[in-house]
Amino acid sequence: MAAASGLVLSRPVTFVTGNAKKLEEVRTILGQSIPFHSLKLDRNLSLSLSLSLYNSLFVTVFASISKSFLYLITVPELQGEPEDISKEKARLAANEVNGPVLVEDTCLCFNALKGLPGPYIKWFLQKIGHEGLNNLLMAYEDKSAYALCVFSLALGPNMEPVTFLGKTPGKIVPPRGPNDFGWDPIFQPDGYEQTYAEMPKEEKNKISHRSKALAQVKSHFSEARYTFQKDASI
Ligand SMILES: O=P(O)(O)OP(=O)(O)OP(=O)(O)OC[C@H]1O[C@@H](n2cnc3c(O)ncnc32)[C@H](O)[C@@H]1O
Ligand SMILES: [Mg+2]
Repeated sequence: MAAASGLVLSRPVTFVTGNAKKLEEVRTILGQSIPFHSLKLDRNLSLSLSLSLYNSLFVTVFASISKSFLYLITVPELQGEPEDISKEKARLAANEVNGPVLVEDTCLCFNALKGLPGPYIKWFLQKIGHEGLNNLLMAYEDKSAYALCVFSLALGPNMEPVTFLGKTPGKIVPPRGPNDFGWDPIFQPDGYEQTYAEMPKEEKNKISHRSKALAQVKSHFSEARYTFQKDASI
């Protein structure tokens, strides 16, 4: 459905993630540029339960504003190339939500290992931690790596997702700084003496893989000028 002001979407865009830290950064980086709301849910809840919960909670907490929305819910961990994983995540999420969705998948890629762990960083981090990740590179002189963020926007079920990539080069170092977000303590971006974890959040958000990808998401939204029908259930 095209309109003078841009494509009309049947309901607000939902950002689907189970990661509270990601959500926090996305909210900070987007600011008011893409109006959204967020809701934290226990990631162990099933998706359908989460969705029904958010509908009722949403009415209480966020009833006054309507446009795009960010929710904290989960989709399965997929395997493959980063862009394909992100797209498939968007397809699954769009089917579940039955409306427009934005998802994001983050990779940490070691050049000496030809891009691995890449999209599997979550499992590597859980199983072997920061020390184990450093040890993976012990046999190599090349400690360079890059953080990669792939957002995918699907405008609805059965719609081909569009992707937006952001990449920040750096190197893998022994952990330094607060341990409150993933592999931040072991990633030192090029041109900085601090790891992501040691940097003030505003500094990380200026140069991060996530902010670079979101800059593209923002320009896509401003070029496309989507408008959203008000969701009658909200
Ligand atoms: O529900 P989703 O959005 O998939 O959230 P997730 O936590 O499963 O996230 P990913 O599948 O993208 O896995 C990426 C892993 O990298 C971590 N991570 C993501 N962004 C990061 C960042 O900016 N700094 C440090 N660690 C990050 C994250 O905690 C995961 O362990
Ligand atoms: Mg995930």
